[in-house]
Amino acid sequence: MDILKRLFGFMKPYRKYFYIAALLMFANIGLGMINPYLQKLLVNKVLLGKQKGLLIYLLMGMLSVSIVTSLFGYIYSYLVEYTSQRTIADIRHKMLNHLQELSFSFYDKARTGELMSRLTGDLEGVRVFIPGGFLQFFNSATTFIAYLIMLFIINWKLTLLTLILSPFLVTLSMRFDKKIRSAYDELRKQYAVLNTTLQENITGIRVVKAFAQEPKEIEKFKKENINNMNRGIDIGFISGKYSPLMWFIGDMSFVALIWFGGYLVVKGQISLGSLIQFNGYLWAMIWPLRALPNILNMYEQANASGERIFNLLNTKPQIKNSPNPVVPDKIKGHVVFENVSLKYDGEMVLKDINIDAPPGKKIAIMGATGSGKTSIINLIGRYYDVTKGRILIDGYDIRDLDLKTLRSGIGIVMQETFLFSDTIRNNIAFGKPDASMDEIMNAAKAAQAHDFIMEMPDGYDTVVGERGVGLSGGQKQRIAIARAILKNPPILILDDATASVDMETEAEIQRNLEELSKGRTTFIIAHRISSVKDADEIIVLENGSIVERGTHQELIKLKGRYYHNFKEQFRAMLTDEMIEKIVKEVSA
Ligand SMILES: Nc1ncnc2c1ncn2[C@@H]1O[C@H](COP(=O)(O)OP(=O)(O)OP(=O)(O)O)[C@@H](O)[C@H]1O
Repeated sequence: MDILKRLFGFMKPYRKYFYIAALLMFANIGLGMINPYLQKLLVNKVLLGKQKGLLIYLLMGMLSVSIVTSLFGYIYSYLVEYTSQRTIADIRHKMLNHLQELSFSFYDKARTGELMSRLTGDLEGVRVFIPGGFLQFFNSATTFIAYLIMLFIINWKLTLLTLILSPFLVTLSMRFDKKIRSAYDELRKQYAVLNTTLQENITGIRVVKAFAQEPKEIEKFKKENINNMNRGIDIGFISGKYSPLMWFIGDMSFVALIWFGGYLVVKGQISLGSLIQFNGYLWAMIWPLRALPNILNMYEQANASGERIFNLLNTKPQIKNSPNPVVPDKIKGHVVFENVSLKYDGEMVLKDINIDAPPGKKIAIMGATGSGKTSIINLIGRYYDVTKGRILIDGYDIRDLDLKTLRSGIGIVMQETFLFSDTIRNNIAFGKPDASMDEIMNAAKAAQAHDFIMEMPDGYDTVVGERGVGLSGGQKQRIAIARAILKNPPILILDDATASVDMETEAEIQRNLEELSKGRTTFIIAHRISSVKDADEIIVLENGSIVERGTHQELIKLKGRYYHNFKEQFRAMLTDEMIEKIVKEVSA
């Protein structure tokens, strides 16, 4: 009930349409009583009483009732659909807004397919009930009660007899409800699994093909598809078992009606016209009982789907804006790490990190895979919050800074480049949608992307496929660099940003970045010595701790891990003597 209440909360702005629809619905219940009454008059007065003159009036009356009922029905359907579509659009909007707010840690664990099924299947489950199924329930209940009263008025004995089986109908409905509820829950769960399998298969199709694992993937999908099919069949089976039984009980009422009703007419206790009227009302009254399982289905679906939707909406973002955030006029970019530690799922991945990076300083971070490089830079934009210590920007603890201001001061090129299926121009201008074409081109030039973009069929208007398919890894990276540069941020972060570009292009980008990083705080994660050697400070990480730090010269002199790395990288080109000579020169 609580879930329904919350779902109806979303319908509030469209309440008036809902009320009009409800009014029309009740009006149609009332109108529905007229025609059986007119049929009674037709039989009693025209057919048996030979009052032929009445015929035309009765027919006109029936026709008018039918026209008005149809018109009301049309408006009712329109209003119900309008209300439900608007309500669902609002919920969908809220869900997407919420998804935008959720932190990286949520997406670390979330499964895309499952999230997609929240925004599609579950919303559909809610749509059919809000308010359509809900009104249908009241329609059925009111119709049942109103027509029952009418039946009692016509003949109470006939009513009792024809409805003698209805308690069975209700018991059956309740049993059906219990079974179908869990069956629907299973189906929804399985649908989410199927969605995830499908989504992972499509996203990972290149890996699948590269490893020739298509049969395994087909088998995996087949298994989930069959599971899904079986859950659907379960529902069909349950409905198939109960529905005919319910129909049978309904039909028995008519057998009773013909038998006892006929007897009463022959005995002269009721008129033939009244029997016809009774029959009309009984038909109208039985359908709500028969429709009950379907309405219960809709209710169960909406309830289960609503629960999952609210579970998502109730997930709290781990990173939240401070209640009274500091909004500085401008971020200058002085980044300070003070004894920072970070834990992911109970495991300490950064330990006691101290960094001082004033504007204009270039900090390079090196270290083996998994040593914590990305984790360090993820903390600067508060994608995760520190477990211990603090990070200051321009003297403010970043947890006190307005999140939007903080992030707008950071230009980041992530390890995995993501491009949207949009034009190259819009991909570059992603962080600054109002950028002029000149600005976009200058950023692309600085990122060494301009030339290859111009060679593409539509230049900057070329639409790149999903995730930038159609571009090489290096081209994608250069577009991502241009995107970060265009933002003109005081803090620039490059996470392995030049890993996929060749040495020559990298050197070119480096030269441009040299120019660009003037006055900016730059963090650069790289594996190549050539990318980091000019940094003001190189930090070498090992298992989450800083084990060496200094300039290129200082670290070469130290002859520690950095030196070792340097030797490894140049071994193919330089002899040991040449390396020793460089060390001597550096140390001199
Ligand atoms: N979202 C996460 N949840 C849990 N553990 C994580 C998460 N991200 C990283 N880790 C773990 O934290 C450690 C540091 O990871 P991080 O990505 O910072 O390393 P890295 O030095 O950037 O590695 P690489 O060079 O491979 O990118 C690793 O042990 C990794 O498994």
